[in-house]
Amino acid sequence: MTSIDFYKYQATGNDFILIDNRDPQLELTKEEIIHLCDRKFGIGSDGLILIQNHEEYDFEMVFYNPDSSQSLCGNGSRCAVNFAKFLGIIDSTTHFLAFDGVHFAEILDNGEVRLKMSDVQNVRLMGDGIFVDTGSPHLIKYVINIDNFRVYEEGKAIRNGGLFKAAGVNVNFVEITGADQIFVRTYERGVENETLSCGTGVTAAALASSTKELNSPVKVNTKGGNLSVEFEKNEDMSFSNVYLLGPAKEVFKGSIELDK
Ligand SMILES: N[C@@H](CCC[C@H](N)C(=O)O)C(=O)O
Repeated sequence: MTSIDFYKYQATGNDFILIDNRDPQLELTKEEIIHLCDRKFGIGSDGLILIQNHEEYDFEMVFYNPDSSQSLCGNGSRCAVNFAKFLGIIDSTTHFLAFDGVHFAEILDNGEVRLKMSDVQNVRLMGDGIFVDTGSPHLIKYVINIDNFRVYEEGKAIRNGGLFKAAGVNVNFVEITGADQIFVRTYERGVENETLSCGTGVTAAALASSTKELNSPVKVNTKGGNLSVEFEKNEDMSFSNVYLLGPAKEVFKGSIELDK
């Protein structure tokens, strides 16, 4: 048996298991990742994050969805930054490696994390939706009366539909609620359910909304709390200096036994 120490964090209700995997370095199997993220038989979370040493950057963040697939996680990255500060790896700014490349982030005086996202090449019309890749693939659909929208049913059907069947997609339902303000609800691939917030999804929704005359910074409300997205829109419809800003907090810590 191996005992694993972990920390549980949440960022606007998107919750993650964080493990300091610098020394000794654990190798987790696919089955172990699925077990740890299981809300009935394990710890339970929307994902698992390993913080590892890296030769060139402050640390490497290795993210897994609850089904053990990998991608970029915006909310998880913000948790990882606060966890790296807690571990004494960084002070208030950092460059770290994640699934889609190197990210800069800063921790503000109020503890919120401002994460620089990768530049986004374009937003693409796809049927009655807009496709945006913010390190993870996202489809944006505009709806009205979002509170009563059937996110699980509609999101699941699109995620498993013809176009996206192979690689999957995260499906974000968006309502414009004010000047430069949106409400976003996301069906996440890899979780295969609606989560309370999705950082790369919120970012994709804000960029897509610039085609509907919303300007930076876009205020984003989710079921799990509030975020803000800053960006520069270029003439060719690419985006640079994209930042995701919001809270990321430790919830509890513990240890769990694995048969290894
Ligand atoms: N919750 C995340 C997104 C995690 C990755 C996503 N489920 C995928 O596989 O594309 C976020 O905050 O960005």
